[in-house]
Amino acid sequence: MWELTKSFTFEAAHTLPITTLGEASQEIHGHSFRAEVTVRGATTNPETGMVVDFGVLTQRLGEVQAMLDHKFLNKIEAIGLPTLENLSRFIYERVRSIGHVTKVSVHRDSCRETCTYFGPQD
Ligand SMILES: Nc1nc2c(c(=O)[nH]1)N=C([C@H](O)[C@H](O)COP(=O)(O)OP(=O)(O)OP(=O)(O)O)CN2
Ligand SMILES: [Zn+2]
Repeated sequence: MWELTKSFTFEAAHTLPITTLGEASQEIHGHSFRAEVTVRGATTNPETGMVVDFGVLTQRLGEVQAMLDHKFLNKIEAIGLPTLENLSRFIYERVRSIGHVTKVSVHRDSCRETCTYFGPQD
């Protein structure tokens, strides 16, 4: 069994109307985010020796990064309210076809906050 992980970063703005942190979160402001996508495999392709080519991850994660980088997250309807929970699910749904994606983590390092999505409950 193997797990491969690839990450990307993005800078984005948001506003969160409902938080206990007060007015600062309600104003439009920006964060640096770091997302990690993990893919699991029990076998490798005998021709390539790979579970999944990191080139495939690079391509798909680049597409998702372009959707998020330098964007106002509240304007992206598919995210919903731009919490770490909704961001990690948004990314998961856009990378899941790569293979057996076991988790997507989104880190907001300046706040020392991380949220990990493991996919929908069965
Ligand atoms: N369950 C969750 N709770 C909260 C989330 C979340 O995504 N999921 N998010 C927030 C805030 O957005 C988050 O804590 C950041 O706070 P914010 O005021 O935006 O940023 P800071 O000023 O603290 O951070 P700097 O990057 O240092 O400016 C709250 N709860
Ligand atoms: Zn914020």
